[in-house]
Amino acid sequence: MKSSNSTEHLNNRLLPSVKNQLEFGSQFSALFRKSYLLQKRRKKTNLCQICVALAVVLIIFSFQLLINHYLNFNTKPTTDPQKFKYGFLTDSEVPYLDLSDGLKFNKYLKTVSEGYAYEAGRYKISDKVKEIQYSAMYFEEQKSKDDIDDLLFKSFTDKGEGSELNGAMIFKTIEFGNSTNLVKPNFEFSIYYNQTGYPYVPGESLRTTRKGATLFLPSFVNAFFRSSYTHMCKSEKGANASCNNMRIGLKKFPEPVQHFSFDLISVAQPFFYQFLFHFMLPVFVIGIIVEKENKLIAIQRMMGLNIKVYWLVNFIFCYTIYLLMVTVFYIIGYSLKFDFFWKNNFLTHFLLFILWGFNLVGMGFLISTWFKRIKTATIFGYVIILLLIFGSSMLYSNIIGDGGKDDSTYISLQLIPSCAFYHGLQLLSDFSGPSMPGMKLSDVSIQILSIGSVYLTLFIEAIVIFLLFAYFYNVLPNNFSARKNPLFCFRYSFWKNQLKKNKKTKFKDLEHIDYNFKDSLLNNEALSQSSSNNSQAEIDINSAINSDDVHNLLEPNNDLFKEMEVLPVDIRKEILRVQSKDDPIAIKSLTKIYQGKDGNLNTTALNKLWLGIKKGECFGLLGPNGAGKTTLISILSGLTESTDGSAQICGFDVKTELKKIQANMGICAQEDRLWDDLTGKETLEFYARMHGKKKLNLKLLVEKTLEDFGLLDAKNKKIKEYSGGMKRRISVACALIFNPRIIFLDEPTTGLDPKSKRQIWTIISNIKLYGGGRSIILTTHSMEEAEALSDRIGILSNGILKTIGSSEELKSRYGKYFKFSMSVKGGIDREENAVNFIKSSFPNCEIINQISGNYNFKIAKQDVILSKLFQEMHERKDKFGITDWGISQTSLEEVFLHITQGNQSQNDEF
Ligand SMILES: Nc1ncnc2c1ncn2[C@@H]1O[C@H](COP(=O)(O)OP(=O)(O)OP(=O)(O)O)[C@@H](O)[C@H]1O
Repeated sequence: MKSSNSTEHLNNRLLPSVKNQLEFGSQFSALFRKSYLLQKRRKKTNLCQICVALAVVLIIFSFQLLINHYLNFNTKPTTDPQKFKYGFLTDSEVPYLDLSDGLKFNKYLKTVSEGYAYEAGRYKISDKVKEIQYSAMYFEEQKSKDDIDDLLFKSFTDKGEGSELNGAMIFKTIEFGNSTNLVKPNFEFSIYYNQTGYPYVPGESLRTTRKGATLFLPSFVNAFFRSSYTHMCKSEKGANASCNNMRIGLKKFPEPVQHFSFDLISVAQPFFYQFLFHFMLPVFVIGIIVEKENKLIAIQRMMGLNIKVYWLVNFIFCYTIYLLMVTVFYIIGYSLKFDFFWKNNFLTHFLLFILWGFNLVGMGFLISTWFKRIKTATIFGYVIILLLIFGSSMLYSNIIGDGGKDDSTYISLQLIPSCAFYHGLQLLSDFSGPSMPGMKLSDVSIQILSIGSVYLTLFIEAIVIFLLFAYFYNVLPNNFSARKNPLFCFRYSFWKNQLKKNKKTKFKDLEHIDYNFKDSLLNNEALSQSSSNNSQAEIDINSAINSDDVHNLLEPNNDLFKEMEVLPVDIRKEILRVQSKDDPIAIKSLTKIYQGKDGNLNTTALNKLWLGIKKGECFGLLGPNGAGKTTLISILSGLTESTDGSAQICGFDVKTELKKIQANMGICAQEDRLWDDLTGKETLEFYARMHGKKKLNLKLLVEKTLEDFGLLDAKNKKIKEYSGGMKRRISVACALIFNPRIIFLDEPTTGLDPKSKRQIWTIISNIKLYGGGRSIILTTHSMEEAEALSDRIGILSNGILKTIGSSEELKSRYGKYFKFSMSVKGGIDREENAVNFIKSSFPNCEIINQISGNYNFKIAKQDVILSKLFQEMHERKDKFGITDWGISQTSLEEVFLHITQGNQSQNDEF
């Protein structure tokens, strides 16, 4: 038990001095902080998500490096290339060449005797290889080997992008005679070829040029071989010379650093980026499903959370994580100097990623409406992203990439957001490819297949996705709100209500509505007044109810009149009471039938239940497992929809007007619904903040509550580190911290040790005493608890209210007998004598049970004069060997067992 000092604190806390407000700002702030804390605690997961961006970009980059390495491209300038082929050619090795034009080697002939001569003429080898006309190089003067290398090296542009030359020839006569004394000539050709593959060919695109260059090289070399050979062997002066001595060498051009010739980055980046920007989808889906499966959304909803604020905060967090990943992606992309980032205008790609983010988060929300379980959602999430990634890129390459398709094919493909996104990536990638200038803002247009059309498509699709999400959220079953008819949005009434809501239900208005209840139930000043009025009304109704015929209060032709005939008197009275009074909680003929699935029969969880919970009353709802207690609380808190009947809380229908009172409802569900990664203090702060408590007020309130529930020492421990009992206590504390007017406690003390149990009892008792008329529904399996806390008790069985009344009433109503117990020692004879003695004293008594000398009797109350019994037992117990004896009232447990065993009827009392 608590000290009087702390009880005083508690009492102060429980006085409803602050009105509960469910304003947009409070809810937003509470949810935002909670989500922020949870995200902060999920450092590892978040880091992994963000690192994926890093990994993907680095993977492409590494692949590019590998490719470069294996293709053996230069990384250093080659200023003095080595010959890699050198040797003598025989006639048979020199291919045939029909040189109708002939080759003009006259120039070299002038100087051959002097040693070296170089020539690379403007040859026209054949029509097929016209490029040579532009690309051969001619050296007029004698040059040293180094000079030639230098000259060729300089023929490359400053950027090293390529030389206009395709080749050069160095011609050397090693030995040569004069006209009178013919000496066998020896010739040496060194042919330089340009393998960088970037000859400038006007009018041709770069790719074609590259391909052309690859094809071109052998022709060029071949042409040089043959022309040189033909000339030397058939020239005037060398007519008799043997050509066996001619040597031909091949050399690469001296060249600057080689640039990538296979640009994997520009080819593969759309696919990799597509992968990266889909990767977060399952993460978003799982995040929502975790809250859904653990019924965390449900408990927040029950305590007044505006679901629109919930989705808004969720959106902000999902989108922020997405933006973080985009930022990392940009940093790496810019640092590694990817053309995609450097060449394209920043806005052109940034806009694409921004719009895609909306689609991605929207898809996450949409998919989350289809699942209830984390496992299925995870599997489906990954399957769907694989389909979207591979499907969109394949469709793109086969349909858009091929070109030539009509507009309708293109438009239908864009109906898949991933295809539109992929198309955008591909356009930006093409614009930033080698030799391309990058996309400028002036390139953005709305024409079909242009980047502008991609932006527009993604924008429209984001809106459609969010609308679809809203639709599925409303019509698919979930565990936190009642589902709507699939055609709800096509009904006039729906739009009419929406318009009304938009006009009226601003968050501030709720406060106004709450405090203008029919009978000012939540208004403390009016409470005492209303209470005295009610007392008078109660006397009136009670006298009517206590009259001989309770049916007098109903019309005989009323349906209820007929139904009531078979009901026990206490239930009939309760029905009449509910009908005639405005209880804060009024349940009228409430029925809930769960549809049987997989061949199972339907379950009637509640069957025409009538019940009223009075102001300031703690109502104990008892019943065996499956009696319908939780179902009742679920209906009252708006989690489940009833099949028939109605229920009002403070005059508002729970089916249609629950939002108006949720700010004043505190619920402790049967299972603990808590965030494992929040601390106890943060959990309480969340609920208090959601209900408008701020700053110092909030701090003090939380501290006090933690103290009241014995959790002060564990306030900074995470919930996952709490014991079962601690979790239960914090669950109850969450339901009470914001001083709700209506409180539902579903088995609040299950699993608690006796001390903690008593602590919670004290708190509930204090709410009753000082809570200013708060009404509590308490379900429990503990008779002791029900007796200790409940003003009235109702026993439910198979969805039917079997009996109702105070614990004393129930015991006296169903307990017309005393239970007499005795223990006898000394053998069978003595036991027989003792039993005969009791039977002679109470001729109508019955033995309930007997076990090895211990006997229990049932004795009608009117047969017992307690003083006489005590005196007789005192005098004669020793004579009959009675070592111990006692007499007791019927317990509530016995009443409960009796009623729920199904043998209860109006006159069947024990
Ligand atoms: N979602 C559901 N779908 C189908 N049947 C359900 C569902 N929830 C409850 N029921 C059924 O409704 C009946 C009442 O269940 P409920 O959970 O309300 O009982 P309870 O009195 O709270 O039981 P306990 O004391 O064990 O918590 C049971 O037969 C149960 O099987």
